[in-house]
Amino acid sequence: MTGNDWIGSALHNSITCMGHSAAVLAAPFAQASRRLIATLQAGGQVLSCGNGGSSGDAQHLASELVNRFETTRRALPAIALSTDSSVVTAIANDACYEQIFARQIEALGRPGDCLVAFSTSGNSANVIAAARTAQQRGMWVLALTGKEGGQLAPLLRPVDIELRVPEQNTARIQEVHLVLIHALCSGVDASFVGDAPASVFHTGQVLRDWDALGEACTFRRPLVFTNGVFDVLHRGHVQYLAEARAEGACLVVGVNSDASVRRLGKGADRPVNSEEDRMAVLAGLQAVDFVTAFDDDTPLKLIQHLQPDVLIKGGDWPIERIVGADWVQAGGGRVLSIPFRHERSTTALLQKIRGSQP
Ligand SMILES: O=C(CO)[C@@H](O)[C@H](O)[C@H](O)[C@H](O)COP(=O)(O)O
Ligand SMILES: [Zn+2]
Repeated sequence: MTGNDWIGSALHNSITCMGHSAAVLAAPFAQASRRLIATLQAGGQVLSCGNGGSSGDAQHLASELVNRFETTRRALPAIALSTDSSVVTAIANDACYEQIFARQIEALGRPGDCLVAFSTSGNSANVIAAARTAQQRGMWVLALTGKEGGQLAPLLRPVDIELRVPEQNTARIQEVHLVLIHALCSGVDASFVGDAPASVFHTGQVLRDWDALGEACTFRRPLVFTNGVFDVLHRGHVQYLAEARAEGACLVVGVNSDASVRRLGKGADRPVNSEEDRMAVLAGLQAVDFVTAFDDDTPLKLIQHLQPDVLIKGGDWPIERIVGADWVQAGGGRVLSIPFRHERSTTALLQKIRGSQP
């Protein structure tokens, strides 16, 4: 073959592979793009890894997230785990090569983050170890693979996503991976253009629409749920919510609507603060990811809708009295009653305020 034949055949094969991939990957790609954007919007970071050419792909993705792709927008947090030669050689030398990515994920990965794992065969031991560690840390995995998906594919949970190029040749698979990287970055650019610079403070989001909330939480597992009135927020609440958040990757707080509070019979003047205000204050706490409202007497329907992995109430609630406890436990979830470290009561606080009035 001449030089012309080589390039002609490589381009022809690449184009054919791109065509097959377009058909197979359209749906999972759309899902991956949505979820990657949601991860970044929620303050999550992207860790990426791969070997050889795939290490280059991992770096390519990280560079375009940190810097930009085609549009000017704020910097986004991404780290390619093959780039720090001191860290990589130390782990490979002192532990083993298989751990070079996993160890860094232990150090850097946070619940809700995304690991983008590149392996054309799906069989690189260090990429597989990375995916396992990411899963243990409450991250979700976006696997870019090829061939039959190797040993990586069966490890993926429903919350993870695989973009498997329907091709056997490593180089062709990598060529499609590069197109996927660029397409993912286009979506990210479009979603963040005009966005305010990253705030150093994390704040939660008020989401009244339970379907939108469910969608936003799908990949943020383990999902922690708690509920209450939270009328006049005090130190006990803040500490309790921080401890609840530490039990998983995402904390949703369900707030009794004003009508629901009135039915609780806490007093004619309760709630003191409207549900809008109560939700806004909770969303301002670092521990809280999402706040929503429920109108029933109990949050059972909301719990059934969100299917949390961890259901939590304050220590004044014994587990057997926690609404939805049976339901969460039956689905394999945990139910916790967190003792208040700072005993404060909104009712007592209000009495004190009233008593001190001139
Ligand atoms: O770039 C290429 C081939 O095009 C090579 O460097 C290739 O990435 C290496 O052989 C990798 O070790 C292959 O790993 P994987 O894709 O099977 O996980
Ligand atoms: Zn290559």
